[in-house]
Amino acid sequence: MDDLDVRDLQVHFGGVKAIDGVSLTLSQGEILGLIGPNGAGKSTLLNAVTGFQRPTGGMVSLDGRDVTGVAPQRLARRRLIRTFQAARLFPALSVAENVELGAVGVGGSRRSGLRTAREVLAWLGLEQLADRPAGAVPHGAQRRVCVARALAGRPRFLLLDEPAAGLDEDESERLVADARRVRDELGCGLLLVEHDMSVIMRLCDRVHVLDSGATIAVGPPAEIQRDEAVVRAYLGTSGGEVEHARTA
Ligand SMILES: Nc1ncnc2c1ncn2[C@@H]1O[C@H](COP(=O)(O)OP(=O)(O)OP(=O)(O)O)[C@@H](O)[C@H]1O
Repeated sequence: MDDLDVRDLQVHFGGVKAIDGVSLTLSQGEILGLIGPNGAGKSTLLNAVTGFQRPTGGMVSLDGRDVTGVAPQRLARRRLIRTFQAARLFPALSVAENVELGAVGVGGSRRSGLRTAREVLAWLGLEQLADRPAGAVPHGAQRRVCVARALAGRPRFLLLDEPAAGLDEDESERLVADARRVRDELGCGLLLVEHDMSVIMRLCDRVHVLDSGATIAVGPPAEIQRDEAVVRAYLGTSGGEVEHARTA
């Protein structure tokens, strides 16, 4: 019962069927990758699941309860929390204050929020950044602060939108290690929208592949890399990331 369940989800924009009948389940303690070529519908799916986009049809349920169309903040209080593609930090606030907002956003007091922020920053090994203005820390660290802010909300399900975008190799490696700890030590279910195939292949227990708003494959990373429909979908568009990951 402790899962996030998406059933026959549809999101249509006029005639554009951005999501057209997608079903998936994310369990606690699992890392699920969501991949697909540009325009496949990944962001739309993430937005629909987290209350940022009202679905045209289908259902999203959390622990067996229907939460379709429920507002993002209410979902966050039920411990379904997301991050965004671009780091959306308040640059003039300190790193700790930014992270504190993640705790206050799910109903914590400022006092307990600050305590939680410091705990989470220490857990991630970022305590030395706590008092610096968020805008003054490097891009890679800002991305980790976004994860820290999400963790301050004590998620049970954490949805990460392109967490490796703009990270160098060492930073991606750290992201992979952080995400594993979030799963293993916090028991969180993680859904990862990501273009970096090497991150997907190293990290995910299962991979869900979208193309043109529909599911074309679901399975463990090694199977997905060999899946003909997946390879075709990638080769047909932006040119073979899956093929590349297979040979890398
Ligand atoms: N607000 C909107 N209005 C109209 N069409 C939209 C809207 N948002 C997305 N779309 C369309 O829905 C389809 C899916 O877009 P989406 O951004 O979800 O894909 P994606 O897989 O996240 O792509 P990318 O990897 O490039 O971020 C695309 O055809 C896109 O043009």
